[in-house]
Amino acid sequence: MSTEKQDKPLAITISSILNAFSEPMIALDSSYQVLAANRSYMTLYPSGKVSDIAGKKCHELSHGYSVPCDQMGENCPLSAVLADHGAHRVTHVHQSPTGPHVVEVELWPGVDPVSQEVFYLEKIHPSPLDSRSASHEGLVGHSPMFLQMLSLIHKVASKNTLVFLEGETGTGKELVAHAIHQFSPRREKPFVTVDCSGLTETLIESELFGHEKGAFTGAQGKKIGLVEAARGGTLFLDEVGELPLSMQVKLLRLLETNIFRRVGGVDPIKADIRLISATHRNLRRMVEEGGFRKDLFYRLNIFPIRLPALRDRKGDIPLLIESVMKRFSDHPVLIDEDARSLLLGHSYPGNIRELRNILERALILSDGETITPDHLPDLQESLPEISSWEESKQLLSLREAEGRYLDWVLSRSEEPLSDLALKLGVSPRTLYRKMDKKRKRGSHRV
Ligand SMILES: Nc1ncnc2c1ncn2[C@@H]1O[C@H](COP(=O)(O)OP(=O)(O)OP(=O)(O)O)[C@@H](O)[C@H]1O
Repeated sequence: MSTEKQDKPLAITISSILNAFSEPMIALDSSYQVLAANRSYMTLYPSGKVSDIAGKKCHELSHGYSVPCDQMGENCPLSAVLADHGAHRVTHVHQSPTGPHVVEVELWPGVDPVSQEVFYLEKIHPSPLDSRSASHEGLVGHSPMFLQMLSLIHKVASKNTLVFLEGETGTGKELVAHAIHQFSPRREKPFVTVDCSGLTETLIESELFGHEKGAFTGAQGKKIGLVEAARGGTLFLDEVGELPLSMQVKLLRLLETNIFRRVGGVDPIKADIRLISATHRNLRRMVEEGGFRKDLFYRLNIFPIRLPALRDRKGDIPLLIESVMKRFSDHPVLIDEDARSLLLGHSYPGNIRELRNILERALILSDGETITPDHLPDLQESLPEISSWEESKQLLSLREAEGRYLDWVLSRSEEPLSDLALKLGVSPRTLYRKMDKKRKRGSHRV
């Protein structure tokens, strides 16, 4: 099946190549135009008609964008391939007729052996991180920052590498740790969480490593620790920054030797775990101040993933609202305009957990009817951020103020960016550039 005109033998060759693959595939030229699509790709379109995609650009089809994805702050695999002629793979959210889907897009160049014309092949892989996939609890989001995080999760999940999650409270660290486990070869084995905060030194050692009978007063029998309970699976150390220094040494020894002993025991036991650790604290600063061992920090910090705060991905709030409401209500509940703008304008210091709690409470207060500002008592007092700046005595740098204003505008507007740019008195190009700069300033490490 192809979109090409009869006078394009290249497209006929491409179509037969594409149909040899079972995954959805398209071929593109260097101006993003779709040259051909295979049968599997056409099944994504209910009509299955080539006329639905003929002559369209890939970004129009996959995102409804009128410009390439990198001008909208996302990764564009074609731009990357055009730059270095290599193969590239990125995580995208595609807008298909059945709704948004997280997918992995792989793109590489090809050459027609007869005409020597260059074309580009795009293969779409379903992502196990797609919140619609049956086995998945749902990491919801489609903002560029969130997608960057998903792509890191994707890259590391299948490896045995230690992962270090950093993010404010309520940003989803436990959910991410669970997703990494679920998409790892250890998925059939246990996922065990240890909350390191609030446990005394003795308690945490016996929690982790277990103890032998009589190891300490009250140890009436032998107890298996969580490292043993997680055998073959994943151990998630939440709030690792709270580990007492003496326990940090023992954890380091475990990671270096893969061996531990139960409290009061002499026999060495071999551990078989993948460790994911998380903290909301600044561990680098704790290392500088002597509260956390430097050697352990470097051992844990092999593959860091920073979870964005909700205020840095405000574009995801509508999607999160929709997902939380579905989780807590068995029927669709409306949110009136004023309530919606309160929800969109709040800065959520407690991140997604706070949003979830606010909505859960609102659903109860509204008796399952339309949610109005009366059902959002916590938000009524918080003025929209934009006006609070005027009253605040604190000075912001112009760059910071512009960045925040841009966030504020983008979180409130559903308009196409080209229209928005017009209202902001800049060209669409300038607006895309500013969004891109902002994204790069806030981008993740690794
Ligand atoms: N991307 C997401 N999509 C949907 N729900 C999410 C997402 N991230 C987090 N949540 C929800 O937000 C709540 C808090 O998530 P979680 O407990 O994983 O955060 P956390 O960062 O581990 O918090 P803490 O640091 O306080 O332990 C949970 O109810 C979780 O289901």
